[in-house]
Amino acid sequence: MSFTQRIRLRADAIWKASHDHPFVQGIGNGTLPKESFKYYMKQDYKYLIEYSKVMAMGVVLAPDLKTMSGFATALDETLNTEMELHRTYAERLGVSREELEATVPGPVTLAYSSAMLAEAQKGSLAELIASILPCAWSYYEIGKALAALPGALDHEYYGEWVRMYSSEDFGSIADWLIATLDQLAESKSAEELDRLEAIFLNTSRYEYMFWDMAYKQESWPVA
Ligand SMILES: Cc1ncc(C[n+]2csc(CCO)c2C)c(N)n1
Repeated sequence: MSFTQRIRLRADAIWKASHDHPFVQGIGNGTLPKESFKYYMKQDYKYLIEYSKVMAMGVVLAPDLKTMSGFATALDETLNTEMELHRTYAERLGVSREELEATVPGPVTLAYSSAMLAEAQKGSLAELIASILPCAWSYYEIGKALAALPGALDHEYYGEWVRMYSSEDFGSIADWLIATLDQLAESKSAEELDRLEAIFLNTSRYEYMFWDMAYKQESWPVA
C-alpha cells in the first residue's frame, strides 16, 4: 500500500462525513439553500487566496524544475480557473467584486488557512503537500460522486460547480500531488510519516468543518 493510500484509509470516516454532509448532498440534488451557497462562495474565495499563497510556497520549496512547474500549474488553475467560478457565481448572486474581496474570514476559514500556511512555513515540501492534499483530493472525489447523481451535472444552478470539480483538470492536480507526496514519503522515517499523517487528518477535519460552517453560515460569535 502506498503512503497516500494509507493516510486516505485512516481519514475514511472523516471523508465519508464530508461526503454525507447536507451541504454536499444539497449541491448534488439541487436542494442547497442559495444563502448557504452564497456564504460558502464568499468564504471560499478568501480561503483560495491563502491556498494560492501556499501553492506559491510550493514553487519556492520545490527541489527541481518539474516540481516547480507542477505547483505553478496548480497555482494558475486556482487563481484563474477555480476562482473564476467563484467570481461568476458571485455575479449571479448579486455580490460585487469589492464585496467578494472584502469578505471577513469566519473562524473555520481563518483556522484552516492558518493551519496550511503554518505547515508551509516550516519549510518541508512533504508537510506542505500533506496539508493541501485533502483539499484537492477530496473535492475531486466529491465532484465525481456528485456527477454520478442523476441530473447533478446538468442542474441549472449547481451544475457548473459539479462540472468543474469532477473535471479531469482538477483530477490531474490531485493525482500529481498524490504521486509527489508518495515519492517524498519514500525517504522519510516512520516518525516523519506519522507526522505527515497527522497533518493530513487535521486538514481533512477542516474540510468537514468548512462544509458545516457554510451550511450553518457560521460567523464570529461576537462581531
Ligand atoms: C475549503 C476548500 N477545500 C478545497 C477546495 C478545492 N480546491 C482548492 S484548490 C484546488 C486544486 C486546484 O486548484 C481545489 C480542488 C476549495 N475550493 N475549498
